[in-house]
Amino acid sequence: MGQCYGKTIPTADSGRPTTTTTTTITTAVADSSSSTHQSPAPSAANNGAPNLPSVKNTPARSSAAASPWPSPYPHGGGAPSPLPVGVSPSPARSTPGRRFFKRPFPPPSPAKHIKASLARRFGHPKTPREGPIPEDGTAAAEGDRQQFLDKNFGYNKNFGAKFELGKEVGRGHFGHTCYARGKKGELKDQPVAVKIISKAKMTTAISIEDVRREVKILKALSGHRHLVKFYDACEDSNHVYIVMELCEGGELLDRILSRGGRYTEEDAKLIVVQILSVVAFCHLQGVVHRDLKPENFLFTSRSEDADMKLIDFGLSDFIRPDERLNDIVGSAYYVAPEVLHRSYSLEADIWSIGVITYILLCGSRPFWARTESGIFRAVLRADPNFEDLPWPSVSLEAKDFVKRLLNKDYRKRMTAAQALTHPWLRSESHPIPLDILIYKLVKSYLHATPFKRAALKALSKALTEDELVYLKAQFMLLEPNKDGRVSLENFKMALLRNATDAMKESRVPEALNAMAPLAYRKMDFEEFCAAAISTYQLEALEGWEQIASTAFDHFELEGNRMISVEELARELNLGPTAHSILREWIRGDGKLSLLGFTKFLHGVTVRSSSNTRHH
Ligand SMILES: Nc1ncnc2c1ncn2[C@@H]1O[C@H](COP(=O)(O)OP(=O)(O)OP(=O)(O)O)[C@@H](O)[C@H]1O
Ligand SMILES: [Ca+2]
Ligand SMILES: [Ca+2]
Repeated sequence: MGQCYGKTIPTADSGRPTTTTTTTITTAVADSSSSTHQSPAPSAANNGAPNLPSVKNTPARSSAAASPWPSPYPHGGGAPSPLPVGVSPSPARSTPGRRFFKRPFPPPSPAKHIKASLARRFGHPKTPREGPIPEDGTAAAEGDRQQFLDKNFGYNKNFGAKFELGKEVGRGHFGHTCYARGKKGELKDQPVAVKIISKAKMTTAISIEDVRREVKILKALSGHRHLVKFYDACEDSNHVYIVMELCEGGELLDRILSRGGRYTEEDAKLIVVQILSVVAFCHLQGVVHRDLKPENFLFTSRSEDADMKLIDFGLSDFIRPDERLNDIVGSAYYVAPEVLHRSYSLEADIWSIGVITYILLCGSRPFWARTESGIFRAVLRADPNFEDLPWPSVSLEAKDFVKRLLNKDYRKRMTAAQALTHPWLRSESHPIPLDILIYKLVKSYLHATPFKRAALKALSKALTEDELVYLKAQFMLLEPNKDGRVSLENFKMALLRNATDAMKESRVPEALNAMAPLAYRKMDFEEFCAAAISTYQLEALEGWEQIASTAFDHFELEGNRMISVEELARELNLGPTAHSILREWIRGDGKLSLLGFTKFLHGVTVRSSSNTRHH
C-alpha cells in the first residue's frame, strides 16, 4: 500500500505540455532571512526586473545568473532548451510576439517552496522557524535535521482499511494523484481521487507546515460548487493521503489544447465565470490561491458542459484583510508583477485569471520568453499584444475585461466579484458574490476626513451605469433594512452568512472592528457608493477623464471650499516638503482645482505598482 501504479511520465522532450510541466516557481532563497532581502523597487540596472536577492546555493547559470529562481531546466548543465528537438529558439524579446500555446512548456522548476511568511507571522508564535537552507545539504546534515522533524499530522491512520488504491491519474511536483474507491462508510464503493504526498520529501519544518496548510485550506473551503470537494486526510509512516472528489474530465489545459489553443468568446465566458466565482469565494474567506493556472482546474466529467473545479491549494495561504505577502511563489507565466516585487495580496490571483483569460481568447500567452528571467521581464514591463489575430475579431468588452485584469498596478485591477459584473460577463445567470473589497473601502471611508468624504461623494455622483451595477449588487448583499439603509450589523451578518473556518484563520472579521463608527449610524445607498468606490480602479477606466470632470462639477456645487496649503497637507498627512506641490492644486480663489481634486482623491502619492509598502 502507499504506492500506486500508473503511466510513465512523458519527458519534456515529448513535445506536449503535460501535467508534469506545471512550472511551479519557487525562490531558492532561504526566506527566513527575507528581511535582509527586501527589494524596494525595480532597479534600472537589470532592465526593470525586480532587484532580486542573490542566491547563495545556486550555481551561476548562463540564462539566469542574476536570478534567484531555480533553473527551469534542471536536467543538465549548459543551455538546455525548452523547445522540442530540432526547433531553434528565437531570442527572447521584451515584447514577445504571438506564441502558440502549443509550444511545449519548459520542464518544471525543482520545487522548493520557501515560506517567508512563516517568519513574518507574529500571530503564530508556535510556528516553526527555519534557518537558512544549508549551502549544500549533505546527507548527514539532512539526516540530522530530519530526526527533529515531527511528521505526525494527526490524520486518520487507517487509509488502507478505508480505501482501495487504483491507478495514477495525475502527477505534480509535490505528489501524485491516484484513483481510489471507498471500502466502507459513506464513501463505500464511491470512486475518489487521492493525492499522495511522500513524507520523505518533507525535509523541512516549512514543507511539513505547507502540507498541513494545504489540507486545512482545502477542508475549510470544500463545499463551493467550483472547488474540489474534500473527503478525508489520512497518513501512514511514509505518506499523507488527501482524499477528494474525483474529477474525471481532465485539466482545463488539456481542453484548451484539444481545441487547438483557443476558445470562442461564448465558451471562454463559461470558463471564466466559474473561475471568478470560486476565486471570489476564496478571497472572501481570506485565502489567496497563488497558483491559478489551467492545470489546476479540472472538469468533473468528459462532457463539454461539465462543471470545473479548482484544485491544488499547495501554495495557498491565509491572508488578513490588510496584510501583504512577500514570498515569491507561483508559476512563471501566471505570476503577477507585484509578486516579483515581493509585496502582494489577493490581486495577484486576479492577474493570473487575466493570463488564463488571455490564453482562452487568443491561444497565446500574454507574457512569453524562453527563459524564466525573460518571462519576468515581460511580466514587469511588456504590454500584452492585443493587435495580432485573432484580437481584431474579439469583442471590445472582452479586450477591456482582460486589460482590467492585467493592469500592472494591482490597485487598478478589478476584484473577482467586480469582474463578474463587467459588461463582458454580465448576465442574470450567475450570482454576484460578496466582495471583501467593500469592507476595506468602507472602513477607510469611515476614517476619512469630512473634506475627503465630500470629494468621494462628488465622485460617486459621476459613476456610470456600469459601476453602479456592481455597487447595487453589493449593497443588496448587505440586505438593507426597511428604510433602505445599512449599519454595522448588516456588514457583520453578510460576512457571517458566508463564513467558513478559513475566515477565522485569515481573521477576515477583524475588518469589522475598524468599522465601529457604523454601529451608531446608518448608511444609505448614496453614501455607500461614496464609501465603496476606489479612485484607483476608476482611474483605469477609459472614461476616467469624463468621470473626473463631472465629479468635479458636483464637487464645485457642494464640497469645494477654501483650503490653505497647510490644511491640505494635514488632510493628506504630508509634511512641509510637500507644500510646493500642493500649492499647484489650489486655484486663485483658494479652492481645489480639477487637478487638485483628482490628486486629493488619490490620497498621498501616486506610485506605480512597484510600491512595496508593508502594512
Ligand atoms: N481530484 C482530482 N481528480 C482527478 N485528478 C486530480 C485530482 N487532483 C489532482 N489530480 C491530478 O493530479 C495532478 C497533480 O495534482 P496537484 O496539482 O494537486 O499536485 P501538485 O504536486 O501540487 O502539483 P504542482 O506541481 O502543480 O504543484 C493534477 O494536475 C491533476 O491532473
Ligand atoms: Ca497542480
Ligand atoms: Ca501544488
